[in-house]
Amino acid sequence: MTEAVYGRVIVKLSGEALAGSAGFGVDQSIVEAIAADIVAAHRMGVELGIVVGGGNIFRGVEVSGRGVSRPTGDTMGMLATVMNSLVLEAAITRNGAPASTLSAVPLPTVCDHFSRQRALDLIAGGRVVILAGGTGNPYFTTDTTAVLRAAELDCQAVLKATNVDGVYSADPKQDKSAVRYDRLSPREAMERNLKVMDTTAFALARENAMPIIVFSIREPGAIEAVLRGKGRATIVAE
Ligand SMILES: Nc1ncnc2c1ncn2[C@@H]1O[C@H](COP(=O)(O)OP(=O)(O)OP(=O)(O)O)[C@@H](O)[C@H]1O
Ligand SMILES: O=c1ccn([C@@H]2O[C@H](COP(=O)(O)O)[C@@H](O)[C@H]2O)c(=O)[nH]1
Repeated sequence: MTEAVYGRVIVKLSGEALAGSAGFGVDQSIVEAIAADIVAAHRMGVELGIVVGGGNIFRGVEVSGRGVSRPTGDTMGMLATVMNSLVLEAAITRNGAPASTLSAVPLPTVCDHFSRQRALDLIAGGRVVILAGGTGNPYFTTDTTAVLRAAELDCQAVLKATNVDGVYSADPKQDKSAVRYDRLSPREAMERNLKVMDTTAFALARENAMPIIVFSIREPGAIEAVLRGKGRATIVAE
């Protein structure tokens, strides 16, 4: 059996991907499939932190046009990531791996507050740690959160599990002639203004030499395949 390429990673899950064809909320069959994939990765002995987006519920920039300020809209977005995290925690536990949620937004009656040491202790205890509430600050995204947590928790890569099978020369959902990259640097991604992740996330990855692997979560077993160095993906690294 092939060994895992990485010993400790952050898996960044797209919130939008959890919604399935409904486009909003959570499709439970998709959550179960993703949880099974995460548990399979955990059984390989890989240490896992999970960051999930909130795009299936709220994105701050979208709701802020509808009568709330941008910081309030972003708070709604961060709370959306907490809801997705709790759904995932339950599904991962049900599928057989111990999981705990830490939130960067203090919610003491819901889950523990994020601290680096608490997260490291939980990982050392063999738990999958779900890092909810983004960075805890408005004007950021969960892609940036994923790279930030990967750097501070001594991870070797960010696995960006999304609804496209890699990074393209343009958004493949908008431009059918877009060309897919097997590999590119974060500098190239920024210079070409590729919107698969935000510039802050790419800049942080570049400064910290943190590889980002972009792949589709729609394929069953996709996380395990990437961890074995297989599967269809784009590697963003210098
Ligand atoms: N150059 C590009 N290459 C690949 N995908 C691109 C590109 N430009 C834009 N995209 C789009 O980026 C999106 C990434 O989506 P994803 O859902 O992972 O975003 P997110 O903001 O991290 O998560 P959430 O859905 O929770 O908001 C894809 O849906 C894809 O259509
Ligand atoms: O650090 C953060 C992370 C996220 N937000 C807000 O949450 C939503 C959902 O996150 P996505 O990465 O877009 O899925 C985001 O649009 C922001 O509004 C935040 O404010 N700070």
